[in-house]
Amino acid sequence: MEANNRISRISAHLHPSNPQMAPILSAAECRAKGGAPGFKVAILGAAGGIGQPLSMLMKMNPLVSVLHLYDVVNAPGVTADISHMDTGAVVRGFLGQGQLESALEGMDLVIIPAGVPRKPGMTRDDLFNINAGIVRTLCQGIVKSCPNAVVNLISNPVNSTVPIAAEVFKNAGIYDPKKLLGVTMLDVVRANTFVAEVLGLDPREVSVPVVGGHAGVTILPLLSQVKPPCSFTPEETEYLTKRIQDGGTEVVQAKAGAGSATLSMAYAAVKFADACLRGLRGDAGIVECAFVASQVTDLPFFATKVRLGRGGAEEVYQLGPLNEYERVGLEKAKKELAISIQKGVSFIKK
Ligand SMILES: NC(=O)C1=CN([C@@H]2O[C@H](COP(=O)(O)OP(=O)(O)OC[C@H]3O[C@@H](n4cnc5c(N)ncnc54)[C@H](O)[C@@H]3O)[C@@H](O)[C@H]2O)C=CC1
Ligand SMILES: O=C([O-])CC(=O)C(=O)O
Repeated sequence: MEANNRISRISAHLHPSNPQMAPILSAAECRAKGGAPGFKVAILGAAGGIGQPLSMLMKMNPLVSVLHLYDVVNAPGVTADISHMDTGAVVRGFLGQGQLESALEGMDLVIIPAGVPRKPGMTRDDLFNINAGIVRTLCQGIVKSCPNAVVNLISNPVNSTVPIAAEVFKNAGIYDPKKLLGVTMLDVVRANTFVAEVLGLDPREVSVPVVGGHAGVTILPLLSQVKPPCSFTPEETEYLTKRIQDGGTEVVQAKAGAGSATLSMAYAAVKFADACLRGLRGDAGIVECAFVASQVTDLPFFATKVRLGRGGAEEVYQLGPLNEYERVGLEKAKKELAISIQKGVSFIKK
């Protein structure tokens, strides 16, 4: 009888910040002690093609104690679904802009896969007009609710959305360049896979630095720095460089209008977010590639290896020795990157 009463009390309870959401226990009625150690993570765009598998994988991450899922559509369904997984993180859903600030309150890490994806024939830059405004709005929410959070920005065009986020944070006086990271991990994941295929190795044994940015020729794999050390013929170098640069387009074309990479991106995003969380925890020697504020070239943002720590990207590594093929690629990458970065900055400054 008492158990039945408890169940009906629980069922009558809706999420405090969203009466449409699935019922949850209020703190008073819940027997759990709460406050489990771990990090608070928000995913903005959680109901999307990337957002859903990303939310599922983050729910499986033992470093996460609280997982906030925010979207402008379908957040209640995704939240109800994922909240039934018997892993540690407490999941809460937030629907629509009115709940953005609650979704972000007190977060340690914010992952942003919100925005429209490409269709065949489009470049990532063709997404700018829609996604620039979305990223600006979401970053304004971060300013209000979690100005110290580490931000993992996935929304394309990353080469412009990261500068947009930086300008929003600068205008609000909260910009910490170490805490804003454009996610280029999928380029590294693809590079590891394609290089392993050519070499006949297990991709888990291969590590390829990919620098520059996240679009076409701005994606510059450094095949001369592959680990384990190896060499490539000019034909292999040409094939691998192009395949890595066009990896996103390969998926867009194969999906034939149904979007771009979502599953491999969710995998890459979780790999990167996990590295950020281990850095925040104080683990030593966490190094990944990301698109960050940088003095490695004459551009204000550039993707290179960074060391992740308690403060975010605590150290930005130099490019290391490049061969002639890579030096030519670097010049091409910088030319295009400069335009994309400026476009992002101007969007906020205009
Ligand atoms: N950095 C990278 O390596 C990659 C980036 N991307 C980019 O990620 C973005 C998302 O891709 P998909 O998940 O496939 O797209 P999708 O369309 O499946 O999902 C996007 C989600 O964002 C939500 N959304 C739209 N406006 C929003 C707002 N104002 N606030 C919160 N959520 C909002 C939508 O409701 C939707 O659920 C695209 O811009 C895509 O180009 C995709 C793959 C790789
Ligand atoms: O190609 C796209 O539009 C999505 C993306 O960034 C990728 O898959 O690398």
